Amino acid sequence: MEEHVKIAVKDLNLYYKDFHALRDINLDIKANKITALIGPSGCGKSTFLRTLNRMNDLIEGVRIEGTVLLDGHDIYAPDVDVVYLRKRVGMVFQRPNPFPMSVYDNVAYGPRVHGIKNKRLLDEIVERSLRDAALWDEVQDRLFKSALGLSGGQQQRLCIARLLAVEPEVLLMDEPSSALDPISTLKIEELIQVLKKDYTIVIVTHNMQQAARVSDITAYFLNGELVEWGTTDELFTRPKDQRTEDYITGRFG
Ligand SMILES: Nc1ncnc2c1ncn2[C@@H]1O[C@H](COP(=O)(O)OP(=O)(O)OP(=O)(O)O)[C@@H](O)[C@H]1O
Repeated sequence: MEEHVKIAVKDLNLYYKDFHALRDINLDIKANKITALIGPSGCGKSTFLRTLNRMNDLIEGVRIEGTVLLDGHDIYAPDVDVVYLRKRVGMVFQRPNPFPMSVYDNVAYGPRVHGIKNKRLLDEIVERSLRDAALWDEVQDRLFKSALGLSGGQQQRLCIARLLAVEPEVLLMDEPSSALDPISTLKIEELIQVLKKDYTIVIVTHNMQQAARVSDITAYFLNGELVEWGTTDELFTRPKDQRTEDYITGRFG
């Protein structure tokens, strides 16, 4: 069966003022797969991730050339509704950033912004999202307490629940477990595996073992270039480019 390309990136270049941060990137992000972006610090992984839902628009002096097609439609076209785009392509950050409000209100926030007021429906969405983020059992008796009282790992799963509540199609994760302990990291990794049934996931990780454990496809970035991408298995066992080999064998980076 032909795999559906959810996001097709073609000849993408990005400049921070005069600094050329991404160079001629071409990458297909496949539906219902986990794509890991790896590479040494400063190579452009986060910058690239942010091009996929136009988060770089918020940074002054950024210029982008090339195309990013979501289901075949250019997300940089002038008529694109960026708020709707970011609902379809949601993002989780390095440090969990729950809002200073209750667990319930964190998850209900997005649906409310999108106009849902019915209490029963909101209850349903909150429960479903928390279940899907593997957090319900731990928070069901503290839904109306502050989210800031949760552990770091719980907060990160809450941030994932908050995303799921607006029914995104693509989840962008920028080192989602780098601030977490090993057990919380494992929970996030297990969760990501489950979520790929319903979502397309792109994850930035510093940690090569994590990329090897969780992803189907890995892309290796270096100095703003996409050196190589392919199935995770192939990239880690039979890299095509010497630079990839140097990195994964620890000779560099
Ligand atoms: N807002 C910005 N203005 C100017 N330069 C930036 C900005 N953000 C990132 N850069 C530069 O772009 C390059 C890529 O940065 P980016 O954060 O995307 O890399 P990264 O691979 O995600 O790094 P890390 O793993 O350390 O987070 C770096 O040289 C960085 O200094």
